[in-house]
Amino acid sequence: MITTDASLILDVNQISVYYGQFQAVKEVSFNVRPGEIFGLLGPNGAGKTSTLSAIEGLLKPHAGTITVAGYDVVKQPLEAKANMGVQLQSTSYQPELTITDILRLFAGIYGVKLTSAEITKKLEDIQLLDAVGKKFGQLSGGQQQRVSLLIATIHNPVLVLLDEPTTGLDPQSRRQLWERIEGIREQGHGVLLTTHSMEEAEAVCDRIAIIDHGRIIAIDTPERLIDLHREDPEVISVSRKGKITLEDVFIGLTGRAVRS
Ligand SMILES: Nc1ncnc2c1ncn2[C@@H]1O[C@H](COP(=O)(O)OP(=O)(O)OP(=O)(O)O)[C@@H](O)[C@H]1O
Repeated sequence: MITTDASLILDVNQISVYYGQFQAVKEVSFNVRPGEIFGLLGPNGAGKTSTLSAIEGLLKPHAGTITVAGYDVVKQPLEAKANMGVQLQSTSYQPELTITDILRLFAGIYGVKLTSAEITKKLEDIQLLDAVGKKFGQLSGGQQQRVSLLIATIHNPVLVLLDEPTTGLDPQSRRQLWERIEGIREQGHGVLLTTHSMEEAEAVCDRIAIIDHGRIIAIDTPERLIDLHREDPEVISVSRKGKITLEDVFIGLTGRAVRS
């Protein structure tokens, strides 16, 4: 049965995605509530990017519905898109543009008016005031990720989609980005992120879904998932140093085989 709860920030209901005859996403359902960071976890090829693409409106699911802030992403794409911000895995802007140029450009695209003082404040918030005149290509990986998260949220969207936001960052930059993501939650907005880091999922996600071969095989808080599966023989067999972690549960549920 398909139902939509308008109080949800994101409601993914029974979606299926095909590429030709191949079904990459199989009747996937989950939701993101206000003030929640939700993690979509899965091995390579599990269907995470396909699910995110359907939410972003980049591909149309063959079945099911998706609403963002109550707007159907297929029937009301403009309203749905106005309520979401997207930070892609390999976001890169014109390396020759300065951060200020990029901020002004994207503010214009989103119809947001920013004064010079507001730009300064935003850069100060992400500790990038020193780099104000720098070109995007001159920034470190962590600085680039902070700029792209700032741009993804410049129109203050209620839903923020982050595809592997901290891949390749050093521990300091990763912590800093986690704090920014938690700041979005504190505003009562919702975050959907994908990650291959179980440490990240445990540290920042309120709830997670594990997707494998296109199907969701578990949804819960990281703590409850660990508790539910700590006695599973498959989980115990992959645990290290006698402590059951989310990674043990993940590998126990999805198997040890390396995916291509
Ligand atoms: N355009 C496409 N045409 C055909 N098959 C595709 C296409 N895009 C993805 N697939 C297949 O769909 C399945 C799901 O891919 P998807 O990229 O959604 O997985 P993922 O969980 O994001 O993987 P990763 O962690 O490697 O990014 C995979 O088997 C992939 O090979």
